Amino acid sequence: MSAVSSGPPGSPLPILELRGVNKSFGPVHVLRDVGLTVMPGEVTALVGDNGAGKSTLVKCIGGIYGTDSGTYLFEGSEVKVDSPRDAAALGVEIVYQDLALCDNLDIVQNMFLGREITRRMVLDDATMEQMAAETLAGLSVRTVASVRQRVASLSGGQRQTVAIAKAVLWNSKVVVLDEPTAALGVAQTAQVLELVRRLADNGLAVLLVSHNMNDVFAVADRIAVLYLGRMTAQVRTCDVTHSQVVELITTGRGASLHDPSGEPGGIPDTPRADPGHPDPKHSDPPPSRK
Ligand SMILES: Nc1ncnc2c1ncn2[C@@H]1O[C@H](COP(=O)(O)OP(=O)(O)OP(=O)(O)O)[C@@H](O)[C@H]1O
Repeated sequence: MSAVSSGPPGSPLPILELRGVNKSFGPVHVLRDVGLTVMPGEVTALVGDNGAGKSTLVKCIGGIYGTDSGTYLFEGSEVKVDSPRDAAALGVEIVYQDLALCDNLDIVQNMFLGREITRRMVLDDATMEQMAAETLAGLSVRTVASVRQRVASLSGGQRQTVAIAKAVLWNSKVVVLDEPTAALGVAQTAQVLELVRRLADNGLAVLLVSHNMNDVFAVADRIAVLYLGRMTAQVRTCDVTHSQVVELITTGRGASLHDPSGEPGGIPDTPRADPGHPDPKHSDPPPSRK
């Protein structure tokens, strides 16, 4: 690992940063020079139309796909993430849309699946139960009656909550949520969004993949827009309107936005936290959300 990035004095350092990432599947060039900055204590929404490359980018972050080129920085140092194990070791956890919870197991068993705690070669159920309960309590989750409840008996929102709690159980620093409200009704969506916000308020970095602009504007501090495999904008939520983001998603251009680069109709990626090129956004006071 080599330290290559640091922000201006006093400014928060991005916890995760990608620079110039390319990824192809055979002749299909899916990600093109993608840059992404994820800050601790913030929700960054990753948006883009179908096929824009969001899932591919998430899988590169999670080590499921290797990148063809580009740099992956974690806490300011360049790292190699070649497997999900590498990502987990850094504290990067991904909660996929299909959740991968086992219906026939209870909440504790699901939260520790594959990472069970043992004591003298025997499962340490009491410790796991306590840790599961403490994690849920730490996230102020009160919707689950008992951690010994089978996951099959949980609602969609409760399942999502368990999957998120499972992700944060392991001292994770970055949690990537892939469409966490896609299958939920109004009340459960509100509960999950509250939990997403709480994660960030507890200091975690959250990358929220979403098609739902209401969700994005409800919880995100920043919005990163992918268009046909390119990161066309990374903006603060308080600096854009709903329709400007829709315009960026559908055309890749933000003609109605102020463009500091002077280029017509586009917004440059968020500048890197580089001593030579301090990011003015990073020295701003904490963003106020809408
Ligand atoms: N394993 C693969 N092999 C070949 N092409 C792929 C593969 N995975 C993704 N692609 C292509 O990469 C592009 C981006 O796909 P990706 O699933 O990352 O987009 P997305 O933004 O997540 O879309 P959606 O919102 O519909 O899930 C698509 O054109 C897709 O067909």
